[in-house]
Amino acid sequence: MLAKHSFISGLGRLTSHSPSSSSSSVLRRQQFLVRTLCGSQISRAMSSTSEADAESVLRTVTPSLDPKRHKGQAGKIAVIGGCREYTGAPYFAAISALKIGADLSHVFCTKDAAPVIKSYSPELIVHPVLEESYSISQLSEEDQRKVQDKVLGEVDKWMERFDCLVIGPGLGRDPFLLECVSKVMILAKKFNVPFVIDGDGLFLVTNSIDLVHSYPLAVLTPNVNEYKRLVQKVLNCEVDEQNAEAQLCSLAKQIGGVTILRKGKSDLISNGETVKSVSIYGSPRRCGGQGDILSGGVAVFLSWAHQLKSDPESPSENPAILGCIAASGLLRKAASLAFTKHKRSTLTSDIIECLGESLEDICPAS
Ligand SMILES: NC(=O)C1=CN([C@@H]2O[C@H](COP(=O)(O)OP(=O)(O)OC[C@H]3O[C@@H](n4cnc5c(N)ncnc54)[C@H](OP(=O)(O)O)[C@@H]3O)[C@@H](O)[C@H]2O)[C@@H](O)CC1
Ligand SMILES: Nc1ncnc2c1ncn2[C@@H]1O[C@H](COP(=O)(O)OP(=O)(O)OP(=O)(O)O)[C@@H](O)[C@H]1O
Ligand SMILES: [Mg+2]
Repeated sequence: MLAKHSFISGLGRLTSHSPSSSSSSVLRRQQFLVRTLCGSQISRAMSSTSEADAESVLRTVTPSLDPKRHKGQAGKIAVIGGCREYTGAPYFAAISALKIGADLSHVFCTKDAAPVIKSYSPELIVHPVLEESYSISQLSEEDQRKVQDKVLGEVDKWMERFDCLVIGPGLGRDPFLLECVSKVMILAKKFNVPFVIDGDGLFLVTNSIDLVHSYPLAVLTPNVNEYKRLVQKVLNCEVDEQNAEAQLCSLAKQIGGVTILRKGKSDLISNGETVKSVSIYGSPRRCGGQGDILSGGVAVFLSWAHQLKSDPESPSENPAILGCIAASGLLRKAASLAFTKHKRSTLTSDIIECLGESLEDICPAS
């Protein structure tokens, strides 16, 4: 409390002694810090922000290929996403999870999207269960509720088996579908299943923050637009690039300690306690779909990091933070490798093809 008091009164002195001509943006920043952060958070955020050693984290969390392990033990992931417009995003997330090393990857999508996603890959287990408004608009309210219950029932019977969900890639913004997905999130919380919220899942959550508030197993992976919307909604202010780490820390804290991976030139990760950055590798190509690879990767590495917790020599760092660091480091390395091969024509599929080689380079399979 003393530290908080002296920090804030220090800021007060600083602002009152500032010449009136001093930059108003500096003043606004200082006021923002005083308003939105408690002192201990500020000092922790400032002192603990550091570049993570992503390669070392990757080596720590990636399990060895033990012949005694059976199918499923290296991870069962489910992606909730895929609608009429978007079939690429859920595919990218789900196939990336497999390419990184998960054993099983499911996709829960709409009926229209399912045959398309299945045709991309026989490796994925695709459930055509989600419904959009256009397919139920003729039904009575009661029948619409029955449809919703059926959708939930379909997901419910699988839920306990999943190590992590990825909610949102290519989900779309149909209101009926999003209502069903919000119930899926409530179900996941009931079973303590971790989830990664990305894409349109962030659209849903930003408008109903209670869905994730104080759920320690939630990871949000916003891009630049998604982050802006979250900051505006939750902190009631604009994104402050000058105090990016402190603001991210404050945002995570405000949402009850969820983990946030803010994507960008450097990826920034915080759970409201600590802030880490990942800046290694990367590519100048900004083709769509790289965030989807990342969300699938976070799900896998987070699951592996959770498994490590039973090991007495496991790292003390939070599994969600470790998962984010590992996924970010690997995606950025794969993107860099794909770029050396394909230059301007680098596509997300090329990056996915480089995931295995990139991971192998950091932690060889044998
Ligand atoms: N190959 C694929 O299948 C890929 C599919 N992808 C999937 O696309 C979805 C959207 O993700 P994204 O990254 O385009 O979202 P983002 O940067 O917030 O938006 C950019 C601008 O577009 C607008 N906007 C978006 N959706 C809108 C909507 N339904 N209706 C109206 N406006 C909408 C948005 O407007 P705003 O929300 O700011 O009002 C902003 O101005 C998501 O499911 C993602 O997973 C990607 O993963 C890439 C590969
Ligand atoms: N300006 C940048 N410079 C270098 N790397 C970046 C930059 N912006 C994003 N990245 C990398 O690309 C990854 C995906 O971020 P991006 O902002 O493209 O996500 P997204 O918009 O959600 O992608 P998607 O098209 O899949 O929805 C990030 O994790 C980061 O590592
Ligand atoms: Mg995205």
